[in-house]
Amino acid sequence: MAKAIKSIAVLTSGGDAPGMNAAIRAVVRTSIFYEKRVFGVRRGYDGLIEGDMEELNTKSVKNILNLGGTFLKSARSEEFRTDEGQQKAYEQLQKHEIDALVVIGGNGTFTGAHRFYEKFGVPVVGIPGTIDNDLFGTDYTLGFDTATNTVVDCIDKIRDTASSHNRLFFVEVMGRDAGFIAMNTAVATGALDVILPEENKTFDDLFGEIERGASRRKTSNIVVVAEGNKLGNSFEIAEKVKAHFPQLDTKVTILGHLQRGGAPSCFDRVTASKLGLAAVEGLLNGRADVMVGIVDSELTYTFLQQAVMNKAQLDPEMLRISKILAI
Ligand SMILES: Nc1ncnc2c1ncn2[C@@H]1O[C@H](COP(=O)(O)OP(=O)(O)OP(=O)(O)O)[C@@H](O)[C@H]1O
Ligand SMILES: O=P(O)(O)OC[C@H]1O[C@](O)(CO)[C@@H](O)[C@@H]1O
Ligand SMILES: [Mg+2]
Repeated sequence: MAKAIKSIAVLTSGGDAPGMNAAIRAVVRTSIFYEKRVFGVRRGYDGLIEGDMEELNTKSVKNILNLGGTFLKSARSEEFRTDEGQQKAYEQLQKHEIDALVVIGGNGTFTGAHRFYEKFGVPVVGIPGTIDNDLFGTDYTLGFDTATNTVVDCIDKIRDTASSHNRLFFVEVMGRDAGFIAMNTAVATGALDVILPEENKTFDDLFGEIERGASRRKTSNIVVVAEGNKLGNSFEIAEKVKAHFPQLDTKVTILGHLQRGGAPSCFDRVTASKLGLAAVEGLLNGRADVMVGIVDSELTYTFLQQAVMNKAQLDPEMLRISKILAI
């Protein structure tokens, strides 16, 4: 029989995402509700390796539900990728008498957590927290809703200038090698076109879309460019378009890290609260090596390895919608 869990540690890792604080709060308060001790680890896996952690109580997480970023801070830890780093992290858990771990992060965080579980058998549950939405086993990752709302707000503003000056804007959005942010925001802003990592779009395809827009006398045009696409970055793409259509007034905006900041949306706060609670209840019910997620409104547990290895798929219907509605 698995060892009874008396003490749980929680950390945030990888890029910060709005909703991480709400998830930490839920983990802390649920742990305390079930009379468990709960520790907050600062700076992700780096903090775990160094033992940079402290016990939290219900008051430690007051007034953070509404805040962006992560009050535990985050890190991209090179040391945790090594066997020595993982060994040190395990020793810190033993030293602090911690029986289980909740990690809030993305695919990299879960890859590391799965390796850690396989080596040391410490029960670990992952909460999907990344603006990229690139995890299999959940319809939404924490931060995606807020980030896409931020992008929509920015593109709406850019469109004012695009319309006033008859300009063609290339707006580059994040997502690493996944096109979820680009796809959703392209539909939500009525973009002329979207360039996704998941597609093999050619420059001829793009030129065709721009020509079609011109033939319909569109006065403002937005092309959403996902950072991981295969045609190049937004400056390279804009340069090729300008060479092909010298008469066009082209501009580039890279939205960058502003997409990761800001207060979490209501949706992200609610999802974080559900997932944080489910992560702790999952651990206490013997779940380990899994990510908690929501699929078709149902709470699910997916093995960490599956969440990472199986690629989250873009909905082809979204692409069809964006093409038809952009005419
Ligand atoms: N193969 C691995 N073995 C051990 N640890 C890993 C491995 N891959 C990633 N990690 C750990 O997980 C951390 C976070 O991963 P990464 O930087 O890819 O972010 P993420 O969790 O995918 O989140 P996001 O994509 O939103 O930034 C890494 O910095 C590293 O410490
Ligand atoms: O903040 P950093 O380390 O520059 O990382 C940027 C990357 O992190 C993310 O914001 C989240 O994974 C990606 O969309 C982006 O590619
Ligand atoms: Mg990632």
